[in-house]
Amino acid sequence: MMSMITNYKGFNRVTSIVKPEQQFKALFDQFEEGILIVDHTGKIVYANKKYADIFSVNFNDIVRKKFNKVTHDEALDFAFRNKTKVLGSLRFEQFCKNIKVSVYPVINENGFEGLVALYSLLSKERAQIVGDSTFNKNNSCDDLKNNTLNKKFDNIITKNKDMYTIMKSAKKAAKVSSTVLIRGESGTGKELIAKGIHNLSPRKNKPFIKVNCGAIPEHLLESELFGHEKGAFTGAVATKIGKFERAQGGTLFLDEIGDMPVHMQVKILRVLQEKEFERVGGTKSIKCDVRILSATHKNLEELVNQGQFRQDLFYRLNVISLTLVPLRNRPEDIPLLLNHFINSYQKKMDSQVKSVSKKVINVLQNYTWPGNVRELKNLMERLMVMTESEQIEIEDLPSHLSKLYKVNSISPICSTEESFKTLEEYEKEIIFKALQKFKSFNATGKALGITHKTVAAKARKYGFI
Ligand SMILES: Nc1ncnc2c1ncn2[C@@H]1O[C@H](COP(=O)(O)OP(=O)(O)OP(=O)(O)O)[C@@H](O)[C@H]1O
Repeated sequence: MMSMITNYKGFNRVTSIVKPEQQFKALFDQFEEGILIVDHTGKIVYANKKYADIFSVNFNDIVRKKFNKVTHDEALDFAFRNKTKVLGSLRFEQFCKNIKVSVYPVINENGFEGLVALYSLLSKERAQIVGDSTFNKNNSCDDLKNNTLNKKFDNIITKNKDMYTIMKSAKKAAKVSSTVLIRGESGTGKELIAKGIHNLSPRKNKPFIKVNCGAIPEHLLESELFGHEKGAFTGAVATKIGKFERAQGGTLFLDEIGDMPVHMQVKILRVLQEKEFERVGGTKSIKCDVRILSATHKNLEELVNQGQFRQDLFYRLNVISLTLVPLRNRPEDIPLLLNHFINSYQKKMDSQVKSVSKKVINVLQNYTWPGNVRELKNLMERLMVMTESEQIEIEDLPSHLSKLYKVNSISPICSTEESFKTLEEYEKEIIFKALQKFKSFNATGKALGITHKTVAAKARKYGFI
């Protein structure tokens, strides 16, 4: 079969993969194995019927897309990056599917032309490494689920069961116009979910407008949201269209809604109830058809109890509630995210880095990630620039992480003999050490990938100031 593929005229950079589907279909749909063919740029050229069955995907949803965008297939990824053969097995615990994987690079006189991957179901007992032991991964079944799920939430990389459930709910929420309150710590992907909901909704061709309620000075917020008429106040030299009007027919994403001043909460409530508003200084009511999504890392119930957030608005915004999982509670996502960030930064910058050592993965999987995925993303950007070798090692990590490894040389944060501390205790330790080293909230925030406000809040919480 390999020679048929190598000789196939589609594997030629000029005509590369021009409508080869029909020809491949005739050839490969009768095979017992799942077959996936990828070209030299990483785009999927063909997946046969069996592949679609095994991974519950639809051919049309993945064809001509980069394989690493629509699958989390680490064998394929390894083979593509190293242009090498990979023989191994993948185990998908929840579906109890054990899959034998064989990935072959197609190399001819033009050089690397792509990959052909074969997949066959193994019985449970046989789910051991097969072939040349280049690769063996125990993947969660969620990888499979995500093959179908992520086609709608393309940018959200996860194989965590709870995140998967959240994304399923988000998919349902997308079909209706109810308000959605997206909760979760800073950097967990609330905005990504909001955009995913919009992109899946019937409003997807209309605007998605974001307002960061915490970042706009209080005296400007009303005019930002509702616009103003010329001459409404000193400096209003022209009529201004606000965010509500700009989002007409689409979605308005109120980020950091917990920071919305109380007097503005009343106005938001009115738009939600009456579906109309006036520009500042205006008398004409403007009808508005806008779907409201909001997000917060704050505990709104607590703010309601303290009188800082209106209960009626809370109920209005919270018709559907989604709470994202902090990164520290989904360590299984770390290797996937590392892979994702290496791939995406490699496209943007000239970096040597191709992989991350197991020890580093171990450290990262045990770190508390106060800044969540944003912190990991920033760390990877820095490492991709600074690291001169192909693999990121412990020595390449910033000191607040490498120290964690040195303190416990077996396992980064606690050895198997030690009892575990609570996550809060680890967080306290890390914030304390970072503050000692970096002295200011700003520098500490930068090093940890969180805002100076978060550092200050945590420092206060743990009694450091
Ligand atoms: N699951 C994920 N897969 C890939 N990238 C992610 C994921 N989650 C978050 N990110 C990335 O991390 C960064 C932070 O995500 P996002 O802005 O959506 O978080 P957030 O919860 O809205 O943060 P904040 O509360 O600070 O506004 C973004 O660059 C986003 O692309």
